Amino acid sequence: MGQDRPVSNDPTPPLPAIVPDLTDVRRPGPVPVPDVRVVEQARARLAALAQPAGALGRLEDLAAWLAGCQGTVPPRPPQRIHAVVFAGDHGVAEHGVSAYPRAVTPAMVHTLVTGRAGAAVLARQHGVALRVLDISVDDDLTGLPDAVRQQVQAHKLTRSSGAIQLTDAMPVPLAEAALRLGDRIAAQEIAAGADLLIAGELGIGNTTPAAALVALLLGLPAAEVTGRGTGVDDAGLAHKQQVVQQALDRFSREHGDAVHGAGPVDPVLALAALGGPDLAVGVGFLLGAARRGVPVLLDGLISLAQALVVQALASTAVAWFAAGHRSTEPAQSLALDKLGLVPVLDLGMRLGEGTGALAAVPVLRSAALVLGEMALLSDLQL
Ligand SMILES: Cc1cc2ncn([C@H]3O[C@H](COP(=O)(O)O)[C@@H](O)[C@H]3O)c2cc1C
Ligand SMILES: O=C(O)c1cccnc1
Repeated sequence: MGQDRPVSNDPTPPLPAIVPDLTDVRRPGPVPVPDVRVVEQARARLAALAQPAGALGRLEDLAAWLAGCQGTVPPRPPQRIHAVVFAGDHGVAEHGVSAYPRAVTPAMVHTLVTGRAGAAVLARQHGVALRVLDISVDDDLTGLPDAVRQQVQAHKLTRSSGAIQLTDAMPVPLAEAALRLGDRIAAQEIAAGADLLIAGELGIGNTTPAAALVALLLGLPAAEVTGRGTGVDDAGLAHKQQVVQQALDRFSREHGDAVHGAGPVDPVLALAALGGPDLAVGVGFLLGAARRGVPVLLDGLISLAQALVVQALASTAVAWFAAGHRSTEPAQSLALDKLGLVPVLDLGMRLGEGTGALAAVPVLRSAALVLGEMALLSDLQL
């Protein structure tokens, strides 16, 4: 299908536009969308493949999306996928919102680094480069070998965020710095050759700020967004719901009446008040991928809450995102709907770390391959 693209006599291909680092996080500049003409070309080729019309189902949507992102038909199966797990602790974890203690956060950083966490296993299986970054973990991680610890802490911003039902998670300038940092980390991964990015997360308690962010941005009450996270029981769920509602009420009291659909919420303020530094770095990372035209597979609740914030910062950025899976968290499904994303997998997963996105990688690769390698109906000897 390449013959349909404009032909130039100039033998020197144009240099890719250099995207400057994010300066004003509230004005990330126009984020271009994937190439619509290429998507149409991909659709035309899909319609011509040796199959009953539409028989590849959602694989066709994925193939067309990837073609548009890469600007070429057929798309290349992504082979240089980079996943970055952003780890951080959350003050709210001290308030009975998780089924597990805070000590799990540093322990799981260790398990990720040693390649035995769920995300590490799946990343290895699919040849994905996985990095873990301590953005705001409380623990000093002194159990790690020095060289490894330096890498993991290379971008550490702070320690645990504030308990969001009582106080803002962090000051606005820290949220801004975190967004810029995430954008820069995405730029680094892309400069290192990444052709698809995944943002993972780790941090006991982080489903509470993520649910609060979804509630705030969608104008929904806590009762509709709050899920069991790591598996709190019924009493735990009722309590967690109260904590999320307290956080929303506090936001509305302290930051004006922007809650419940009264007006567009300032996404940076939302992150500062109800998110956390680790969540904000992930937002910057997703935005940084979109600003540079690199596709992203989204993961579970935290990832979808981050994508909602990205949408509030730059609505066109979402065009670079595909949803890896549907998690069991209600707020994740609500965010998927709001963003118009249909997840690749629906396996009842609720682990986080990036595992839902990683599990979807082979399906995405298959989508690219069938578009490139299948015969056309016109090739059949009828
Ligand atoms: C052993 C273990 C490994 C994990 N890996 C990811 N998470 C996931 O669960 C946590 C969020 O759920 P909540 O808000 O209920 O605490 C985060 O660490 C998230 O990454 C884990 C949780 C545990 C316990
Ligand atoms: O939806 C998720 O990704 C999720 C759910 C529970 C715990 N951690 C993450």
